[in-house]
Formats: sequence, structure tokens, C-alpha cells
Amino acid sequence: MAQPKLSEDVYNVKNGDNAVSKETVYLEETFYIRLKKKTPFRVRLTSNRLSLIKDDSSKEQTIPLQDIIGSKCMRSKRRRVGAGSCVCRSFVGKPPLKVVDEDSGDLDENDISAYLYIYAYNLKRSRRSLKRERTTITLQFRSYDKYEDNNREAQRWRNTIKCLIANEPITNVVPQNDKKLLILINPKSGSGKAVELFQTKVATILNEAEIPYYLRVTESAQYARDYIRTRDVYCWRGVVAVGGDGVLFEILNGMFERLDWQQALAEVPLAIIPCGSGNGLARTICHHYNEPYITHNLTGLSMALVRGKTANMDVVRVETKSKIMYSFLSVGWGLLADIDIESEKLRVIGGQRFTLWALARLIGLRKYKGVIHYARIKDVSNLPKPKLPLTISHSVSHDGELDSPDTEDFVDCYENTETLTNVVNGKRHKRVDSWHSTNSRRSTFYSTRGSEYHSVTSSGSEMRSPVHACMHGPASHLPSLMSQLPSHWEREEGEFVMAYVSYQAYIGEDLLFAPRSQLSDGVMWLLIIKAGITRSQIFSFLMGMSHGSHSEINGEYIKMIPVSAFRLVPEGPNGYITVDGELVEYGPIQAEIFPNIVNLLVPNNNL
Ligand SMILES: Nc1ncnc2c1ncn2[C@@H]1O[C@H](COP(=O)(O)OP(=O)(O)OP(=O)(O)O)[C@@H](O)[C@H]1O
Repeated sequence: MAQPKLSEDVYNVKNGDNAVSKETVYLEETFYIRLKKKTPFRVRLTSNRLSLIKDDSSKEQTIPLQDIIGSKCMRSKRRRVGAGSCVCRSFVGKPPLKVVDEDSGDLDENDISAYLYIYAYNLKRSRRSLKRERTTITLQFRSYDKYEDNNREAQRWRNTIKCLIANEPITNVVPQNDKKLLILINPKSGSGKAVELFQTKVATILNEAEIPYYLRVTESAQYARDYIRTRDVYCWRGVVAVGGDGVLFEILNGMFERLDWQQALAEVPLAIIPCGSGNGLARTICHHYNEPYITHNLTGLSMALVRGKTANMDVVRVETKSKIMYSFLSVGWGLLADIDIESEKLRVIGGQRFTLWALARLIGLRKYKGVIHYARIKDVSNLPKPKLPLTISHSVSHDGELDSPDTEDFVDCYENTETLTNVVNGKRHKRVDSWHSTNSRRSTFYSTRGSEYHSVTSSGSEMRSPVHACMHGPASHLPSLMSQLPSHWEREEGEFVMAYVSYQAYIGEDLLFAPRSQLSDGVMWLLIIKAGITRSQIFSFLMGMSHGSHSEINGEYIKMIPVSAFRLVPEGPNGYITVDGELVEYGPIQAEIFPNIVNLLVPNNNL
């Protein structure tokens, strides 16, 4: 019998591509799989993965560390007197294991085992799809005849896993970060399911990872903005927008209404959980980090909240006649802005509203007069090659699904007759095998101690910023909106179907607008479509956006230009202009990009 060990052994690991890498082994021990008596598995925790290897090496399951979100120690739950004697209920073998927190008053004192639950969301690739699948590994520690000794072993595994996840040195103490995530949910975003989606998909993952959060449901438009402007944001480990791009737009602008905007944006990362109808930024983040994006499947971005990895993002300072605002996604005028705003009445059908309204608008195609000025970025050759969408559109995923039909019931292994002994501190202890249940895909819903849920009046954290709203932010390099522009700027004048500027790859879940765009590259992509284009050309252009092929088009009517600043001066009083999908005043508007201003929580995938 191999002894459990906490070691610094290095061993060779064969990767999928047959390359061999060296990894430090932190823990290794033998467990027995339930129901298959006498089938020992080595469970090995290394710097990169958790491996479950059948002793004869005929089978191995590997979970990359980046897919593990947390682990918890539990005890078995006391069974009610008479439970299980009900004639209507019969179990094959033992009844399923029920566990409770270690400090629960409902625990079974007779079971001296400590149970370690390890939660992972494995990235599974197949030829047709990429998806995350929830896996729970359960290790039962019962080598010793006292719970305290078994628990010590389980805690050792838990602490090591937690330290590795947090990328911190391995100690006997679990890494502590008591700061909560601030969750701001827009209950009206998309088809109105944001609260439910958060509770069923995101809260589960936060609870498994033991990440505390403070939740507020917005009461009205501008609520999130006012909240961020007037609170002590430094007590949060991050601010999460649960909704569409509009909530994040409010949070961002709330940040810029603070005198300490620079420090706040540097120290408090922002994040998005997509429950809106457009979800351009969420889709973009998944695109850049090779994370599967499936509508209402929030696993990948929920994992980003847990792992705490950040990336920089550009922001664009936008100026209209009466307002200054900060944007992370887009400025639109003409066709796409019309679709965005006029399809509001179809909000209840979710993202489909854009497709339906696009067809309507194509039939009644409008033209707009105006002038578009822009500062072209001459050399974009250093930008990476365009990236194509990662997933196949019809992929399916089980991730985040609770209680999936193929759930395996846990059966404890008391019937297992294998008995092993080991020696600890010179004393012989009775050692019984432990077991694991791989691929159990079993879900549990815990409430994390310290998390709070509020949906009504605000209270709490101290005020740090003045209550009055006033925009701060980086100093503009542009002349004022009515002043003359530098001579090197180019211009297009006449009738247009639309102008649309985006600084993100995706402007909606299925609209890959700027395939060469990066989160932080200092580039805005200006699309101009001139009047005179046929409906069928526009239609094929819009269709091309679903896989990004449109951006190669640069013809008589359609242009895609990388710019660092632009000014749009529409003629006449009627039309829509949108910033990040939000309606702003119609009239002259100008914008410039500032790189690396925002910190975003992003997936932890190896790229
Ligand atoms: N409680 C609320 N009641 C009404 N409106 C709200 C509330 N909270 C936020 N809003 C507003 O709802 C608007 C739309 O929000 P959001 O962007 O989250 O959803 P969406 O429009 O469905 O998604 P997307 O922007 O991705 O298309 C925003 O202008 C926001 O200010």
C-alpha cells in the first residue's frame, strides 16, 4: 500500500499532443472506486492537474487544474429514524450519500469519514462541439478510526487544491480573500430571466467555489450607475453586471463619475454575465479566451468570477452636444442602431428580436445624410490575424445544468471488504479503503456563508464619492465638438445606410463585427455603408457577420476602416444614435479610444 504523501516529486506527463512535460506532484494516494471492489486508483494532484489512474494504468481520468473551481470538506448527514424503512422506496445497494457541512448540527456522529468534494467544469472537445461538463469527484477519507484524523487528511487535500487554484504557495492554511463580489442584476434585461439565471447557474458555481457575494437587483434604469458612483467600491473583489451590455455601460459610467475613477478602475475589476439580448462583450470575451459561448449557459464566465484572472480593456470617450460618456462596445447610426432601438418592443423574445427587425428594416430601407470624419490608423499590420468563431453554432452543452438525467447516485462503500493498514506516528491504525466516484455530475446548491441578497432599498457601504454626477476620466485629445478637426483626418459625405463603430470583435451573440479586434489594442473599427447598395448586398453582408467574412469586403458601398477617433455629423433631426446599444441624443457625436483603462475578469484558459 502506497502511503499518502505531500511531496515535491516531479514526474513526466504525456499531454494530448504526446509532448512530455514535467509536473510537481503535491499529493498522491490510493482510493478504491465504489462498486468495483479491488479496483485501486491512484489519485494524484500535481501543479497542473488532478489525475485518477487505475493501478494497472489501463484507465486514466485527468482534470486540468484550470477546470477545478473549488473543494469542500463534508460529513455524512444523520439519517432520520425510520428513514429508508418506507415500503414505497427501495434502493439498489446502499441509499445515496447525504452530506452536510462540518459544522452542521445534523451530522452523523457514527460516521468517522471525512468527504472531500472537488468541483470541476471540464472543457470537452468533440468534432462538432466544445462544451463544459460538470464533474464532482468525491473522495472519502476513512483510513483512521477517528473523524479528526480523517478530516485532517481531507483538509490537507482541500488546502492544497485551494492554494493551487489561487496560484499561491502551498501551506496548511486556505488562502483567504474575504472581499465579496458585488453582483448587480438587471431583472429587465433580455427576456427578463436574469435573476433566475443567476440563481440557477451562477450562484451554484460561486457557492461551490466559496466565493462570497453581495447581490443587488436594480430597481430602475441608472440604478447601477448611481450605486457605483456613491459606494466604497474598494470593499469588493470585483463588480459583476448580470444582464446585457447596458448594465455594464451603467457600471462603467458610474466609475467615471467618481473622482477616484483611475484607482477604482485599476483596483476593482469588472465582469459580465450575459443575460441580455445583445451580449456583445460577453461573446467577445469568450471568443478571445476559447471559451464556448452558448446562450444562457453561463458556466465559462461564472468560472472567470471564481478564478480572478484579469485582462485590460480599452474604453472609448464619447462626446455628444450635451454629454460625455464612456463606452466599451460600439457607437451606431442608421440601420443597426434602428434595429437595436426599434426592436425593443420585441424584447420578450430575446436575441431573436434583432433578426426579425433586421428583415423588417431591410424591406423599408432608410437613408441618412451626414458627414463622417475619422483619424485612420495607417498600420494595423501588427494586429493578430482575424480569429474565426470557435464553436459550431449548434453545439450543445450540459454545463451548469443541475441534476442532469445521467446523474449517478452515490453509494457509500461500507460494504467494501478491502481493509488496509498503515502506520502513523508509530501506531497501527485500522485503514479501510477510500473511494471516489468519477463523472458523478451531481449537483448541490449551497448557500455560501457571508453572501447576501438584497433587492430593495440601498444601504451599507460608506460613501466615497460626491453624490452629484460629474464625468471624470482621461483628458481628451480632440477639439471640441463644434471646432475644426486636424487636416490629416479623412471624411465621407453624402447619403448612408449606416455607420457603425465597434472596438470589440462581437457586437452581438451572432455578430462577429471586427474579427481582428482585441480587447486592448487601441483600435476602433468603423464600418460605413453608403446609400445605393442593394438590399441583397446588405443581406449577404449581414449574413457574413455571423462568421466574420464581411470584414474582408471593401468595395464601392462598404468600407471597414481602423480608426483611433471619429466624428459623425448627421443632417436633419430624425434618427437614432446608440452607444453600447443605449439611445443617446441625436446630433453630432465624436469619440476617441483610450487603451488599457479597464480591468476585466476573464476565463483562465490556456491559450
Ligand atoms: N430595474 C430596471 N428596470 C428597468 N430598466 C432597467 C432596470 N435596470 C436596468 N435597466 C435598464 O435596462 C436597459 C437594458 O439593459 P441591458 O442592456 O441589461 O439589457 P438588454 O438591452 O436586453 O441587453 P443588451 O444591451 O445586451 O442588448 C438599460 O438601459 C438599463 O439602464
